[in-house]
Amino acid sequence: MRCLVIGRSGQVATALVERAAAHTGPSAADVVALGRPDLDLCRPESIAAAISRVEPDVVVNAAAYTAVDQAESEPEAAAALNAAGPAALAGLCAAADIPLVHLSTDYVFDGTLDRPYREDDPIAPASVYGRTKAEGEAAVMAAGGRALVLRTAWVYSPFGKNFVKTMLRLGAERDRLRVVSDQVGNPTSALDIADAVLRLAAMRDGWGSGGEILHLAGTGETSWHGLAEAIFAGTAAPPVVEPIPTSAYPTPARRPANSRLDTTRLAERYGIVLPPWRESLAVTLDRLAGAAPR
Ligand SMILES: NC(=O)C1=CN([C@@H]2O[C@H](COP(=O)(O)OP(=O)(O)OC[C@H]3O[C@@H](n4cnc5c(N)ncnc54)[C@H](OP(=O)(O)O)[C@@H]3O)[C@@H](O)[C@H]2O)C=CC1
Ligand SMILES: Cc1cn([C@H]2C[C@H](O)[C@@H](COP(=O)(O)OP(=O)(O)O[C@H]3O[C@@H](C)C(=O)[C@@H](O)[C@H]3O)O2)c(=O)[nH]c1=O
Ligand SMILES: [Mg+2]
Repeated sequence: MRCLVIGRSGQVATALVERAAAHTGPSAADVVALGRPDLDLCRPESIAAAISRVEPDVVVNAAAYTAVDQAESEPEAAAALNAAGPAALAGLCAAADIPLVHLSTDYVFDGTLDRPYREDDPIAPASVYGRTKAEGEAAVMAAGGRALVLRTAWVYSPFGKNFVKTMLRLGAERDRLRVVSDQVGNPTSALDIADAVLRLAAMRDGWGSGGEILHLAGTGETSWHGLAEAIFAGTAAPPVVEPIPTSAYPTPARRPANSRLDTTRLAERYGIVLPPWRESLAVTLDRLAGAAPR
């Protein structure tokens, strides 16, 4: 299959390019990943031109405004990329009957529920990022074409910017880190997301006729503090990682206390379950350390 990925240098886009090379059989894919200046999600004519040129069997939108705190002071830029861009893209895909995979986030929820969130739980974003992503989801669902909206969470990888790389950098600079322990979620490797997206794309004839929301996240849960401890476990001279409450780490954007996603629907409908988060974390840590896989 030919797969057009919107976004080029981001974590999921980079992982899709890399993982496609390893797939054989139905999920084997020629991936064309396009970003600015060739394809700008905020310029619908550049999307239309790319679709005509690539003639994809499936489109994956891996571009987004992901700077959660910065979005609070740049709501228009966040909305253009997370809501208006996906709306235009979904409209073009629906008109051409091209199946679309769109990525969304746990931050569409406010985190007050006492169990993992299911796909049909009410959304209530607490941040500009979450609100604009929620608008993007709604636009994709409303466009009427075949689409999967994949809500994922806490994405890290060897690529781009993410919490794992931030911790490794800070841990090398300081002997003590303070990390919130009262926000829990499911750390998810972009490499695992890429594998799942390719398998789902291969199953596109079995999607419903309209849009479908699915939760896609690593198996098992932890807090940001738990994730930080796992990052430094087994390293030489690890920093002290002090657990702190959210109130001791003020940020412009509010983040959900409970970010956990229930991934039962993805398992039942498509047979996809991501690895335990510690296993996938080890893969990325090994790569970042330049070490052989353990
Ligand atoms: N990161 C996370 O923790 C999570 C991410 N998600 C979602 O997963 C998806 C992928 O996230 P991730 O890979 O981490 O994101 P990144 O921030 O790593 O990458 C975002 C990509 O969007 C591109 N981009 C920005 N503006 C435009 C534009 N106008 N036109 C085209 N491309 C543009 C960026 O390009 P450039 O490099 O040129 O700026 C970059 O390649 C997003 O939908 C995100 O909301 C969901 C949950 C968690
Ligand atoms: C760097 C740092 C962060 N923190 C806290 C802040 C925050 O509550 C939490 C995570 O910080 P980050 O800024 O990396 O995380 P954040 O940017 O909020 O990550 C989110 O990104 C978007 C795109 C998503 O869609 C979400 O699923 C989620 O992955 O850790 C500490 O407690 N100590 C620290 O030293
Ligand atoms: Mg961030």
